[in-house]
Amino acid sequence: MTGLTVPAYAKINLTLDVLGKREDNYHEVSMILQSINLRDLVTVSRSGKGITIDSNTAAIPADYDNLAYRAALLLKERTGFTEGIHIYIEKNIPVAAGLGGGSADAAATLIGINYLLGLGLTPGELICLGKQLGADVPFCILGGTALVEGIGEKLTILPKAPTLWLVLAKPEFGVSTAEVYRRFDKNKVTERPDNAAAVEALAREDMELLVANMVNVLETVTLEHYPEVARIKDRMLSLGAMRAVMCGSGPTVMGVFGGQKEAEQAYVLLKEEYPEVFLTRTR
Ligand SMILES: C[C@](O)(CO)[C@H](O)COP(=O)(O)OP(=O)(O)OC[C@H]1O[C@@H](n2ccc(N)nc2=O)[C@H](O)[C@@H]1O
Ligand SMILES: Nc1ncnc2c1ncn2[C@@H]1O[C@H](COP(=O)(O)OP(=O)(O)OP(=O)(O)O)[C@@H](O)[C@H]1O
Repeated sequence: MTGLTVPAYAKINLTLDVLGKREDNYHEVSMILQSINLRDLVTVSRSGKGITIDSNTAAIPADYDNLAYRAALLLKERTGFTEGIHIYIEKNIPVAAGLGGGSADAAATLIGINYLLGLGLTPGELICLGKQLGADVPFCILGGTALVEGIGEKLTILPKAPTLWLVLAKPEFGVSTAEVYRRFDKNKVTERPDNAAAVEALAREDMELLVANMVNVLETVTLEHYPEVARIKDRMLSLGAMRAVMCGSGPTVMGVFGGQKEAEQAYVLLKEEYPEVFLTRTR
């Protein structure tokens, strides 16, 4: 069995702004996405007939409902490959956390099978397929630092962000992205990110300006319905974070720390307080 293992990196939102709602109920966004070192490992191998999938956890589906399975099926439909494929996911990214775990697995599956079977799709063609699977999948194929617009399909590669030491803390519950967008009310937004300033900060490698512009407007929804998320933000700041911002639609909060040592100290304390806590950095 020939196998290929592809890292599937989680993403954070350095910024997230919602510009409006479309006819199909999707929202136009403008956000800066960033890959971080926290990752799943997706192994694709030639095996048996058709497509099969499993993982090291019962927390994600082992059938068509898994976004990685759907990615493989879409690629099969697009290219007509006939080989049997098995997908194995080593899950490390928390589920329904706002970190794009399912999207990262789907992206890694597209990249892995394309390479394993020599299908010859270009990165641009993979991004087009990714778009059909979910709004965060195109970025997960690209990785790095990018301005993401439209509903998630318009990508602009940005200068690599400076290394940011992060502590991520997720409460026990998960959050539905669809529900957060459904409840979003632009009239409740009091602070919006200045994406132009954040892009400028990246170009100038100005960490302070970048950190000052980290804002996520979806906090207006999630913090109202889950006060625990606001408490985690406060706790991060009390532990010395320069900034504490919710990831995607939540409920994970990231604390941005001045350096590795400061982040490690906060991580040790938060580990005692929340079920899922990670020390990581931008990549
Ligand atoms: C919150 C973010 O993670 C920020 O990066 C993304 O905007 C969401 O990306 P995602 O989870 O990959 O989104 P999808 O799986 O495509 O969509 C889940 C649901 O979120 C809502 N949705 C998603 C993206 C978007 N731009 N507008 C939306 O309104 C839709 O109701 C959709 O049914
Ligand atoms: N490979 C996968 N990994 C994680 N969740 C998956 C996967 N496939 C399907 N799912 C389902 O998708 C839902 C959302 O999971 P995911 O971890 O991707 O959320 P998320 O990080 O909040 O996503 P996003 O940040 O893109 O909105 C879960 O309820 C889960 O059952």
